Amino acid sequence: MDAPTTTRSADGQDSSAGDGNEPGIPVEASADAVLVRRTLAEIAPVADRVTSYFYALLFIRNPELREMFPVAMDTQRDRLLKALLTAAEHLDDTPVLTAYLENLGRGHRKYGTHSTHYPAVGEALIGALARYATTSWDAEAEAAWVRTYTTISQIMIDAAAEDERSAPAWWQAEVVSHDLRTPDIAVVTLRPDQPYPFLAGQYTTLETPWWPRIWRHYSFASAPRPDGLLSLHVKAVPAGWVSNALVHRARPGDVLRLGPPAGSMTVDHAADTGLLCVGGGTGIAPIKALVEDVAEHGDRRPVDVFYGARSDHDLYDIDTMLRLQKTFPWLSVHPVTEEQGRLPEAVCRYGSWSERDAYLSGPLGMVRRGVDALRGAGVPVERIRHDFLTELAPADPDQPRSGACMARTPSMLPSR
Ligand SMILES: NC(=O)C1=CN([C@@H]2O[C@H](COP(=O)(O)OP(=O)(O)OC[C@H]3O[C@@H](n4cnc5c(N)ncnc54)[C@H](O)[C@@H]3O)[C@@H](O)[C@H]2O)C=CC1
Repeated sequence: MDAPTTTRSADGQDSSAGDGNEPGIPVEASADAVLVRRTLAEIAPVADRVTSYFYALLFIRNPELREMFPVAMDTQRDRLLKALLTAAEHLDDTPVLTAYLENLGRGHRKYGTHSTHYPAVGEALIGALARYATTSWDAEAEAAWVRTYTTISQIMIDAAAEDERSAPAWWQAEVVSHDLRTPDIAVVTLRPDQPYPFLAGQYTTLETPWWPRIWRHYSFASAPRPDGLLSLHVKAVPAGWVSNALVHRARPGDVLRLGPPAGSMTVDHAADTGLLCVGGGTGIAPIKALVEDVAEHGDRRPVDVFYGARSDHDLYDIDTMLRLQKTFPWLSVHPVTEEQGRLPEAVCRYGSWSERDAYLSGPLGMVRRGVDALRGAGVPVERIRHDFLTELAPADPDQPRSGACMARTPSMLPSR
């Protein structure tokens, strides 16, 4: 792969790529990036067919790989391919791409992925692209894709090998308590079988015994605790296999599997900037973890939490948040129901937040509108944190989209 030259990141912000380019100065895309994007543009309208063909090639040529994927491929069959295409698209964004791929490589250990599997995937990828990018595919395009895939896979393989030295591929975690807060929201507390190192604001991937090889993302609802327990807030959504199992079926004693922690929505304790935290629905979970984290560090930074829900009844964790407010004089909690308007607008109506670090967590539409509203209100983009929500994220029935819920890919490109 040619040395990347573009410094524009996924959210349109310029960032230093560490290659001597000054942030803010637009530079030309590398030759490989141009060829790769040309292919991507051509296959975009037939993405579904490319996906089916990719997996058909992969499994026909390598039947032994089939058992690493879920039995029903309908919901996440395109997860792997989409992750690869996302990476290829951000080819010129070196630091962002590297962080994304390292995370992806570490995260793939729990699937049993081995370095020897990568060439098979690469061949299926090239085969599918060649079949559907008929206009733009030629020897030059193929060479660009081979270089790109080689770079992508090498970063993933190296990160997995490095991770193997210090962390298990997955953790087993026993359900120790299950608290049904509303008919469809449960707070699930887990005891991992060995220490699980993570930071407040991060999330994990989780597999239940009822849906093998189907993994879903959930944020931790508490900062790391001395007893090592982890807690998650889960909302059962229509057709969400994993979320329904966790809310309606899981009981103390059940054992789940967890992947490694991921996510960049963490607090920089070297700074003393105040925090503005916006949590919509179960998006309050990592916000609560961040508040606990600030408290544990003994910081006296002002923290404002806006907790949004459709109605009073949906503010299922408001008692906890108000208890925290009572304990910590630097914390202000503002519940916002839809009667009072939508969360992003309510936050901006309240005051100017340009001096704060902002954290957003919740449904896709809320996070998007929240970022826009805060930027419009003068909060510098580098102070806004959330887990990147990608258009390329696969449809995930446990986290429906269409503005109601967010779909995330593991530790996608952060907003700073
Ligand atoms: N780290 C993260 O970003 C986390 C994200 N989540 C996601 O949060 C979602 C929570 O879903 P629910 O509890 O059903 O929330 P919900 O749909 O009940 O909405 C919660 C709040 O967000 C606002 N909202 C929803 N859509 C909006 C839009 N398009 N524009 C502006 N405001 C909007 C609502 O007005 C309400 O105040 C899930 O999809 C879950 O995956 C959950 C935990 C962590």
